Amino acid sequence: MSDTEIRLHADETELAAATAARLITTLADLQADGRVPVVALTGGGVGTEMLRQVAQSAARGTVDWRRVEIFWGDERFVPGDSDDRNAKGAYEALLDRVDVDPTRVHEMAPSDGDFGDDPDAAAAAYAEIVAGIDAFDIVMLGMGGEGHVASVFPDSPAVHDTRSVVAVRDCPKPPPTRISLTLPTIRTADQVWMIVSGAAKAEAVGRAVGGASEVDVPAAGATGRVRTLWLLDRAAAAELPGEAAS
Ligand SMILES: O=C1O[C@H](COP(=O)(O)O)[C@@H](O)[C@H](O)[C@H]1O
Repeated sequence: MSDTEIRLHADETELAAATAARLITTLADLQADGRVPVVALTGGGVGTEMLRQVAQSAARGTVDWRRVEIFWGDERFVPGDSDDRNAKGAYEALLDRVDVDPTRVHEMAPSDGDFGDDPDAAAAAYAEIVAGIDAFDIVMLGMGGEGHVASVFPDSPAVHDTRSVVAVRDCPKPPPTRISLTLPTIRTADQVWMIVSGAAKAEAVGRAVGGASEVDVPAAGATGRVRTLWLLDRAAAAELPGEAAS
């Protein structure tokens, strides 16, 4: 497990812009090494704003978007055209604006898709796709105010699940049915980027970085093999434990 690194930014706008620049640079560097980067996107406010900033960046052309494998950390199990879909937000923010290879964009199934209203079958199908990759280069994650990452909520069945991808029911945050990578899968990534803004997240950030159990604060268990980066704005960083805040 990697050490936790923290990068502070003044506010959400700066956090999104800096993370967009970091993503572009990291993807371009991996491609320069002859790799096809494998990345998992996050939904959520700042995660989607970050994708918007990638689309607006003058440097976006340094990435060959046709040579990027794109996954999601979690998805809401709702109809494909629902505004609740993380993928819909990602398409609007970035994927409709760059030249991606549709065969390399791996959406989790919607509730009106190939698996009908069966989230377990949709999760199992996604697990097969994930099994076909060597490793995620980057898993990007947002975090809820209670410490959830992807759709792994505190003290929920998913936080104890060792399968790679699971259906999640009865989520405390709507919509209630979702599909999610599990923590063991997230931990196979080379890099995990926790992208978090706002005062409402400060307590959970402090607990996660301070060593809470992943059952209580799932974000505490979201670590990368090579790098675990907490990308924060000042408000979200307000309750970091002493040594991490410096
Ligand atoms: O439900 C979800 O919430 C988190 C965090 O979202 P935010 O809007 O509070 O930043 C997100 O990371 C996750 O992908 C999403 O499904």
